[in-house]
Amino acid sequence: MLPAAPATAPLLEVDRLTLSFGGVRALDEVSFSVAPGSITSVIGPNGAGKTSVFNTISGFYRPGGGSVRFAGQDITRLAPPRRAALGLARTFQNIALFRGLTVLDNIKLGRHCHLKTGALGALFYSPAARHEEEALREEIEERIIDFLEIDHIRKAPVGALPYGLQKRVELARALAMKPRLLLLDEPVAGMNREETEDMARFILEVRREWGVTVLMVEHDMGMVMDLSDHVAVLNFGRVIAQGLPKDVQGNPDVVKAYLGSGDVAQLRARFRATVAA
Ligand SMILES: Nc1ncnc2c1ncn2[C@@H]1O[C@H](COP(=O)(O)OP(=O)(O)OP(=O)(O)O)[C@@H](O)[C@H]1O
Repeated sequence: MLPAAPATAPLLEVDRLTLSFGGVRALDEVSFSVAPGSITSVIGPNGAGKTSVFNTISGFYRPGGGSVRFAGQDITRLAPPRRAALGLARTFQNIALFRGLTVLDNIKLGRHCHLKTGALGALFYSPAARHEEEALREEIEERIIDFLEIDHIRKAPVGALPYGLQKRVELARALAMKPRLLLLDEPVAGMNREETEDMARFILEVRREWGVTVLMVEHDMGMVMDLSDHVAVLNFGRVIAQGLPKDVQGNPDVVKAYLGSGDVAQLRARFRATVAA
């Protein structure tokens, strides 16, 4: 058995990840880590490699080099369901829900990675133990529904819901996986101001009340800067800066990556205006 990791060890460590698509180097020795209990964001201009890094962490892409460690374990070669079973859950840029199923059924699907009641589970767990597990699961689902304020739509088919609510249901399903680390891929993309503020509040509460560590990719700079403890900035597949939001905002390389070349003082002023918008 592996020795227990010290309390201050990162929950996730991405170390020199490299990923290529034909001649395109989507990730070039990307390294950063996510502290337990933190909200960490990965930002960067279009095509910088953000989705590639998310897909590599969740196991949809196999890196050409480098490693991903989660809770002290090397998960670089694990299939996505095994990562999910370890406590890594994600949402997608384009909502990935079963549109014809109800909200509740979608949430129930989130728990599959932990259920012990499959064919093998039936061999090892008594009916009483399974019943107890089922009751506990339902309690967790009710807590999630209550927390995300979606009780009134629990029986509604997901496809009929407004976009902002669908995103919330996706978050509910990810929470049903009992994650230790939640990967949020553009959680407020396409949302109006009110929906964005609601989602920001839920993300903060997911961390505070549910003790879940969050790693997100997001284009909304205001939200990234308000919520994040740590920000890693990608450009052309490389980490060009990382640190506290205020330090990253003032970094000339970051400002140039977003706004092109020119006078850094002017660019910085424009970038700050983008963040404040
Ligand atoms: N499946 C793929 N096949 C070929 N090239 C790809 C593929 N996925 C990504 N790329 C390329 O890899 C690079 C990084 O893309 P990626 O989608 O990771 O960037 P991104 O930062 O998520 O962009 P965006 O903000 O536009 O979503 C880009 O040059 C992109 O064209």
